[in-house]
Amino acid sequence: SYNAVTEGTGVGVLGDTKKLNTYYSSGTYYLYDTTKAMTGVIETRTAKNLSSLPGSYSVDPDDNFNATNQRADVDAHYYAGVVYDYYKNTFNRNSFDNKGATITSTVHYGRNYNNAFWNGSQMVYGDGDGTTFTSLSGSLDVVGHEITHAVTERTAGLEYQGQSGALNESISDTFAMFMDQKNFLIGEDVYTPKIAGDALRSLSNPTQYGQPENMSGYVNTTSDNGGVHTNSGIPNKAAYNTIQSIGYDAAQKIYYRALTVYLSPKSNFSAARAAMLASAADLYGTGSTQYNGVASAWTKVGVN
Ligand SMILES: Cc1cccc(C(=O)O)c1OC(=O)C1CC1
Ligand SMILES: [Ca+2]
Ligand SMILES: [Zn+2]
Repeated sequence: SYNAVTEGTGVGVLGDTKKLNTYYSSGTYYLYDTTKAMTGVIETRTAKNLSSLPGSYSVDPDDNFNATNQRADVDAHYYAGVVYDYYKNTFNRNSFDNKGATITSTVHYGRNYNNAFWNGSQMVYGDGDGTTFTSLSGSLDVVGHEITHAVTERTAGLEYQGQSGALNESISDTFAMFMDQKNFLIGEDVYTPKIAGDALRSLSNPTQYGQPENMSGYVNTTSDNGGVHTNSGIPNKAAYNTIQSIGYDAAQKIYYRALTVYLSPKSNFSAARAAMLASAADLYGTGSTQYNGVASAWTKVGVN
C-alpha cells in the first residue's frame, strides 16, 4: 500500500453532492486536505456523539462519503476549504493564524447538540436536535462565522463580553456575509429544518429575530457574556448599511484592515466606527464615497 493525495466525493447535510480533497493511506480514505498553500492541513474528525476532542479521523473505504452519518463531516470539510480559500484569495491570509495553521473540525459532538463553537484550537459542531438545528456544519455562513472567531482571536483579540464581545460576534457574522453573499441571513440553511424561510439572525433586519438595530436599543444584561448574541445586532446593521452603501468588495477590505490594524481587545462600538473610518481613509481617502458611506452606516445605528 502507498499514500496519495486523492479527490473523493461526498453528500452534504442538505443532500447535495460535492467534490472533496481527501488522502489515501493503507486502504483507507481520510477527510484530510493537503492541497492548500499552508504548512498544516484541513482535517475533519468525528466525536461519534461523545464529547472528547479532537476525536478520530473521518474515514471511508471507497472515497465516496455518501452515508447519512457522514453528511456533517462532508460539509465541515468542504466549507472549511471554502473559508480557507476566501481568506487566502481575498486578503492573502494563510489560515486563521496567517502562518498556515492546521484547521481541525470535529463533528457529531455531543448528543442533539444545538451549538457550534471555536474552542481556541479547533471548530466543533453539534448535530442539532432536528428541530432547532440540523447538523450545524451544513452551512457556509456557520463555518465562516466559526473560523472568523479564530481569525479575530489572532488579530484584534476582541474580549468576548459586553460591547467588544458583541463586536466579536458581529465580525464573525459580517465575514460570513462576505463569504456567502446570497442574502443577509445567518444560519438559515441549518436553523429549524422543519420551518422554511427563517434564520438565526438577520443583518438587514436584526429586530426580526429579537436583536436591537440601534444603540438606543442596547440591552444591558449579565446573560450570554453581556448579551453578545443580542447586541451584535447593532454593529451587524452598521455592516449591512456599509455593504448597501459601498458594496461588498470595499466593505470587506475596510473590515479586514480594521480587524488586523486598528481594533484591539477592549474596542467598543464607537472604537469600531473609528477603526472603520481610519481603514476607509487609508484605503480610499477621507471624504471618499467609501469613507462617507462608512460614516453614515454607523451614524444610522446611533454610534458616533
Ligand atoms: C449556534 C451557536 C450557539 C452559541 C454560540 C455560537 C457562536 O459561534 O457564537 C453559535 O453559532 C453561531 O452563532 C453560528 C453562526 C450560526
Ligand atoms: Ca429553517
Ligand atoms: Zn459566534
